[in-house]
Amino acid sequence: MRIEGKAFTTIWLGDDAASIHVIDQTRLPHKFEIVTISNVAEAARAIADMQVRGAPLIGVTAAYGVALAMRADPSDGNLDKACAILAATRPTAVNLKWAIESTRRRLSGLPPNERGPVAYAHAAAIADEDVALCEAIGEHGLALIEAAAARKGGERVNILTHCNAGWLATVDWGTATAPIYKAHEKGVPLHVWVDETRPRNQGASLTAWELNQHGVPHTIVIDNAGGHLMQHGDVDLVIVGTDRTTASGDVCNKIGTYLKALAAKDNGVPFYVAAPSPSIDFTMDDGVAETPIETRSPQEITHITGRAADGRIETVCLVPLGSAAHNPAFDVTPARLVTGLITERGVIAASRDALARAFPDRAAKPQ
Ligand SMILES: CSC[C@H]1O[C@H](OP(=O)(O)O)[C@H](O)[C@@H]1O
Repeated sequence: MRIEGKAFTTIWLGDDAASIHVIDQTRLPHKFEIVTISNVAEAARAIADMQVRGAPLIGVTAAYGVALAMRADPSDGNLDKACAILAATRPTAVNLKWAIESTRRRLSGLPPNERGPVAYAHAAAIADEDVALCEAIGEHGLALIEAAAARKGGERVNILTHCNAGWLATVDWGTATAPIYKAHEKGVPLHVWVDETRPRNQGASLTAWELNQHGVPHTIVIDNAGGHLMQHGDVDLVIVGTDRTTASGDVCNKIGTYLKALAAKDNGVPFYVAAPSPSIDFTMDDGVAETPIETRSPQEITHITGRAADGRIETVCLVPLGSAAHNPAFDVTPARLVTGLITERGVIAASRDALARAFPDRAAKPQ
């Protein structure tokens, strides 16, 4: 995507063709800072601290993290160690596990001295595939937005999204935002309700920043406003991302997504999930019972970081000292609440049969 006219993806190789550069998403929207990652420990820290975040992007970052490790020491022991370090960073997005295991399978049969260059090429291939998958999701989702516009006779389409499933969460385009960017570029009149997405405010800080960069009309709302907006006909469709969609169509996404899906169902608002196939876990069935839900630090709830009037970035405490806080980072929306999955192979029902038909190659041999 473009930032002030300059083309950007969220991850790229350093001039030394070894280190990697990423955008530090913990500094947005107030500072645009680039971080250089030079070893697997730094890659793991960037994922754990959410300098890079979003299911597809943490997968790509982990793949490059393995490449950095192989450049330093391509032994079997270091390959196992690097994969373990990266896999331990965040448990929920299946893209992370998929990218690490895909990279391990690609490297383990090679002589150690060949692993470095192959690891970088494999990480780049995962990154390139992500761009293509997200753009395809954009095309398939565009048709949904155009159909909504046709129903509204040219009035603007109001789309609600939760968290950031934008180009910042992927290598480019985003998943939930790809249809929005495609429709905006095509001149389809639209407006986006941006859930702030407490506690880390990925919506208010990241999605709003992205949409501002691209001139997409949008309004930030508190997470609890979505049901009210839907009750009053102010939402034409919901498009969110996913961190792990199960073989039966259950969708794990940022905490609060489930509540949006319930409100959408109650108000007859179409609820779509942008789901690139690396985020589909064909080894899992019951998302509510089986998905590992990351619990993050209570400090993400009790404290907030922002820009003071004098421009300083500061963190302040929001709650009484001594109060406990519980911070589950994701929830699971049962398939019955999902209108459709926008995949790179088309818009399909959130069901086992539809997923198996769309991805026979994956459903046949769950990895
Ligand atoms: C394109 S998938 C993005 C997905 O990942 C986000 O989680 P986090 O910000 O914690 O990495 C959120 O669930 C998004 O929908």
